[in-house]
Amino acid sequence: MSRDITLRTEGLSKRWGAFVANSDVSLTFQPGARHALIGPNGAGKTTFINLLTGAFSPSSGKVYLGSEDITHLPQHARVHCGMTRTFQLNTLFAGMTVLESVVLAINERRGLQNVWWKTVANHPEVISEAMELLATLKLSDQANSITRSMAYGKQRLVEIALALATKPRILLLDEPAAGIPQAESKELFEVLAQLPRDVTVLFIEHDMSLVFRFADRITVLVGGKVLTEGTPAEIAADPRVKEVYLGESEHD
Ligand SMILES: Nc1ncnc2c1ncn2[C@@H]1O[C@H](COP(=O)(O)OP(=O)(O)OP(=O)(O)O)[C@@H](O)[C@H]1O
Repeated sequence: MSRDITLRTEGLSKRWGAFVANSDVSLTFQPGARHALIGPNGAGKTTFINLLTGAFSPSSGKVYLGSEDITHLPQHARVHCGMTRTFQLNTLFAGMTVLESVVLAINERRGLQNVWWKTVANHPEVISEAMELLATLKLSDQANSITRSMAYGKQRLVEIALALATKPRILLLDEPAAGIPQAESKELFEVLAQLPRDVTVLFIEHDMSLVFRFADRITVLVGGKVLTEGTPAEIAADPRVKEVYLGESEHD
């Protein structure tokens, strides 16, 4: 099966009572894109990601993965279809080494959940896949580190490794650089920039310098609606976007 799959929404809306968090959002995410979702606080970005993953069900509208209508698929089924978001390292993973965590995630994907270290030696391909993934994320040197003891930026990379272990075609990142020092967030995005192009990346990010360095497509959400979408150059030149960001961290 081709890994090139287009994620698309059609008239997606989410209301809580009279409050409209997403209103008629129709977007297409092209295969291989590095697509940023930006907008002021409360614009509805996280709500949109939650509608994509199935954490929220829409009040109206559709979500398509390729030609398949996935609007009502549960979250785990969307992961099987190739759409994954990152989750914070939970207490289980936090006490494990990086390699153990990634092996566990790969085993989960392969339906080998009950295989653990005593028998994992019988599946050397799992270890080599894990080591390959760690190399992609520049984590090879940390393979035997306990995730909890690592710098926050590195922990974020482990979370991304766990998401990649599901072999997604679309990776959703909600503010991957939030809460980590600036030097580490730059490094994190440098690693993300080197991910294989067969993975589409949709990400929310407030730091405009990271957005403009990394994204090849940008959508601006304001008040739950799409204000505009375009290339970084188009967005940077759009006076409506400048107006929205006036008083916020402006990209110049
Ligand atoms: N479960 C919910 N019930 C009611 N209102 C909600 C719920 N989740 C989010 N909202 C509201 O929807 C609006 C959009 O929130 P959302 O988190 O999607 O915005 P955002 O663009 O991601 O903001 P930020 O950049 O600050 O993270 C906010 O006003 C928020 O309070």
